[in-house]
Amino acid sequence: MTDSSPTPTPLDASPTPTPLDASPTPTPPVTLSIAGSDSGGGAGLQADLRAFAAFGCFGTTVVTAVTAQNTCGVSDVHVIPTASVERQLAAVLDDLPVVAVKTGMLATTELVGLVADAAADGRLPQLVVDPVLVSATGHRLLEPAAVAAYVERLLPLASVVTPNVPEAEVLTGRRITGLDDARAAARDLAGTGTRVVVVKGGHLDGPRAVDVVLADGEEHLLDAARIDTPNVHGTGCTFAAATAAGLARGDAPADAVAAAKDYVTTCLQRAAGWRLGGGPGPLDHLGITVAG
Ligand SMILES: Nc1ncnc2c1ncn2[C@@H]1O[C@H](COP(=O)(O)OP(=O)(O)O)[C@@H](O)[C@H]1O
Ligand SMILES: Cc1ncc(COP(=O)(O)OP(=O)(O)O)c(N)n1
Repeated sequence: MTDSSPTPTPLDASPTPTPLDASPTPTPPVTLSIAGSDSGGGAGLQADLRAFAAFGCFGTTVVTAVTAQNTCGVSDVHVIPTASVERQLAAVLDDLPVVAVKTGMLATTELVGLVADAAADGRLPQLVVDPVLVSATGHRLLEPAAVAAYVERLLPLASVVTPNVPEAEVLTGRRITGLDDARAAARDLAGTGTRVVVVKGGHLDGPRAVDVVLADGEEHLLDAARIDTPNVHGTGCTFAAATAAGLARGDAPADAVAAAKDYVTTCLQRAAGWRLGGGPGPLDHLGITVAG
């Protein structure tokens, strides 16, 4: 008599998990994000900390604003009092050896001025400025009067500035519909004194996502296939934080922005099939380690 019952499936056929590695590691470089909190976790400080970690950096934070936000929109913004932001900054900088800084949502003219003062005093090394003006869902994240403070006070002190197309339009007063306009805007912004300008092309049309980089007068492009995905919430924060992390671990600026582009492209690809929230979902930053 033969046994016709099916071979029983083992309950868990996955490979034996790797044991956690507890061997000591070298002290990591310290990065700082001066930015807003996104309660939905996709952008702002939450994205920045994950990007810092992927590059092996120890992330610290100065919270400028608390947003009530999810993938569908922003329903409230609470700007942190300037004195508290100032004390957070002092608490971090007085104790920890910060080697690169990223700014995101700064919300008000007063906070842009506070950050510019700290930069002018030489307290914010390798400063990457992501001039966050409006969320992808259309909510203003910077008061209109603060745009002039960015141009006049903060951009001249930045190592890298990373506007998207709508931000570059506001900062330069130029209409940007294609790469030539983006190139011209990058030249305008370099005129403020920023060493490296990246005009990101996520908002332009076409099968490629192309960013224009102007680094110490030399222009080049960061070019990747455009990923067909609704999940693009936090791409700008991720790109700028990854750039700061690259600088922190010793990359030259041109290498830092190239590594940031590869990283954000990978995060977008991995999350392309995610279904998180009813609006543009977040990227997949999870479990990625970017080799140095
Ligand atoms: N659908 C996409 N596919 C591939 N890359 C993208 C896509 N959308 C944005 N990017 C890239 O993500 C980075 C952030 O760009 P962008 O979306 O323009 O910034 P922001 O989030 O500030 O609006 C850039 O490198 C851009 O080229
Ligand atoms: C708190 C907070 N900071 C920044 C943003 C904007 O994020 P960003 O990655 O520039 O772009 P979108 O995801 O809005 O396209 C935010 N939404 N919240």
